Amino acid sequence: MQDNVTTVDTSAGPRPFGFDRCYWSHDNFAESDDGVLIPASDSSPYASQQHIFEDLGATLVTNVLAGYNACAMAYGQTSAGKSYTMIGTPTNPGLVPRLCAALFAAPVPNKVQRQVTLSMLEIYNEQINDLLASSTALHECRVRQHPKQGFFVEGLTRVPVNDHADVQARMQVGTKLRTTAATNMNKTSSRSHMVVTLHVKQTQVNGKGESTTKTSDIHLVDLAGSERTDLAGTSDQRFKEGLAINQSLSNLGNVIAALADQATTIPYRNSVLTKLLSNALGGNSRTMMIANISPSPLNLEETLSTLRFADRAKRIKCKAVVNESPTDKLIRELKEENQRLLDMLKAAGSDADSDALRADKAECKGSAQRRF
Ligand SMILES: Nc1ncnc2c1ncn2[C@@H]1O[C@H](COP(=O)(O)OP(=O)(O)OP(=O)(O)O)[C@@H](O)[C@H]1O
Repeated sequence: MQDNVTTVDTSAGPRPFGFDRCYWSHDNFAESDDGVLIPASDSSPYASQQHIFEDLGATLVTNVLAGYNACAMAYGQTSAGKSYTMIGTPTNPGLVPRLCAALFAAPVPNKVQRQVTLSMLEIYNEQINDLLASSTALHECRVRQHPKQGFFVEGLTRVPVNDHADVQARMQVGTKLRTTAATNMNKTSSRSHMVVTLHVKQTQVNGKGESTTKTSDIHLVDLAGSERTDLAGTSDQRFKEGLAINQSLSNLGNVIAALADQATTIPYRNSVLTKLLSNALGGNSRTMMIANISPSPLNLEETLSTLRFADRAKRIKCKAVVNESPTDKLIRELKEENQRLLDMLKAAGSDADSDALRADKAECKGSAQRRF
């Protein structure tokens, strides 16, 4: 990895891939007394969790507070570091906990009310499980389509959260449920996709009691391992599971390719994952994709496939807009226009005043001079 280029040695020679950012976290790190992984020296290229957050996560928080939808997703083969990047460990927390901490630490402007709710789901075998509906059992939900708002999960639990500790406690319950369910079914949690969503609603009230509202969703997605599952000789359950992961990830690839090529039809409908991420991928969202790769030559094929996937994804251009209700937007624009006109009038008035003053003064001076 050199600056923003990742080069892979293949049998056909070095193959470079250029991205917005590239981070090295394989070696050259040291462990501080409290267990935090940090660069081993000033010249070390090691990207710590703090570094990744400052570079990538902080912008997401700014976007969300400005009223934009945002999404961060991690893609790559099992053990390449997706969960470490997104969730991390208690001593080295990843993007999600740092982002939550920054969101709640952000000052709330005067006369603004900010409400945050959390939802958490997993997609396993094309089925959606609500991870917050109960602490003991998975609750199955379905995707529906709203004529204006697009795809949504019907009946998905949204819990109000007041601070970072609230989010952590809820997510711990959800993660435990996901892991227990996975163990009971003899799978690992990396065989399902997990989507954590923070819904942020900000209401501003002016002196006359009128309010305007901005809403934004931030989706944080930890995808199932992207390696091709060898389906030969597997049990029924494994076969179905592998097929579902392959299907949803390859459909994610198809959606990304279609968006990158600006195709007229985008195959969102072909899997639950792409339905849920349709807005984040091709619609109104500022989206970031992290491709996690392994430096081992044993993983060469998977690494190349992940980099090719990311290479297609980087060509997508989303058009994000601030989410305000149309009436609120109109009222705000009219008020801004009104203020602009008032300012113009005031400026013109004071110019006219000072012109008149100058003329008065000149006349006084003239008459004074005449008197002497
Ligand atoms: N940047 C890093 N620095 C130090 N350790 C890391 C880093 N990235 C990953 N690891 C470690 O590598 C191992 C595998 O990472 P992780 O579980 O995040 O992979 P994954 O891609 O999420 O796998 P899966 O798809 O199976 O969930 C973990 O033990 C993790 O702590």
